Amino acid sequence: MGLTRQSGTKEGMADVFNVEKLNGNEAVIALAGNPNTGKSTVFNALTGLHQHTGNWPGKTVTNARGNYRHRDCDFILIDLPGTYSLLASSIEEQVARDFICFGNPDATIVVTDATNLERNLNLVLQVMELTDNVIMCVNLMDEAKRKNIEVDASGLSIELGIPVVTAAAREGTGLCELMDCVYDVAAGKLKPHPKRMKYEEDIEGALKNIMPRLSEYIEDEIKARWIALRLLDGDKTIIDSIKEYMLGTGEILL
Ligand SMILES: Nc1nc2c(ncn2[C@@H]2O[C@H](COP(=O)(O)OP(=O)(O)OP(=O)(O)O)[C@@H](O)[C@H]2O)c(=O)[nH]1
Ligand SMILES: [Mg+2]
Repeated sequence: MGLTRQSGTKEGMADVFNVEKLNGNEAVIALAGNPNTGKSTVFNALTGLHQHTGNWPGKTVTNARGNYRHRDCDFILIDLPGTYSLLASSIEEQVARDFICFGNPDATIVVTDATNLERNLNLVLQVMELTDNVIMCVNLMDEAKRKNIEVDASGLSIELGIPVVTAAAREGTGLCELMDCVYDVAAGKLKPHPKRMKYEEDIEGALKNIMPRLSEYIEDEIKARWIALRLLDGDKTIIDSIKEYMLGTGEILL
């Protein structure tokens, strides 16, 4: 069942958190990434659904949800809108950010373009700042090969502290490895240890003041730190999201 809706309004987000589980045991996996990196192609290949794909950016305006089974486990896959960051300067960024932050997925795959890694890594680093369970999928490896671009996946994995899987989703390459990796992360058999930014002393000091005030609502220290950083940024949209998803004025169905 595709849940893509017309967006541009916040109502388009309603389905984002309606991830009703069929048997209660499914692992919820978010698919994030810059526009046009092949998220929907991965989504379609894994779920057998037909989320619209094409080669213009921004067409997955809200999200789509699908199911797949791998080994002995059921998964719910959420195809998030393409974004360059999680700083919520557009409704798409807010949808992606809110789902990763407040939707509590068991793992988040960041699909990246192997021919444009420098730009794509910006989002990877931001997702790594928000959650531990991140997997980087370096997609479009066929294009990279054509352009004589080599990707050192194990080097990247060591530098970032997260699993890195290479793929060419359109031709189906690397998807089994991706599903294996997602399985291992969701099952806790593979524990990513994302390397995180340490900020200047005054910012770290301010974070130490804000974080205890958030701990009443957020157990997860990583998320509390990330939300505190956004508050320091003066990001008003995070306050709306906190009200909506943490203080009971919104509902999260998981
Ligand atoms: N060559 C090549 N093309 C790919 C690959 N994966 C996806 N594509 C193509 O890239 C284009 C964009 O793919 P989508 O799956 O729509 O990308 P998306 O990330 O969902 O895009 P947005 O929803 O706009 O963010 C399509 O034309 C796909 O067929 C790949 O591994 N190799
Ligand atoms: Mg898409």
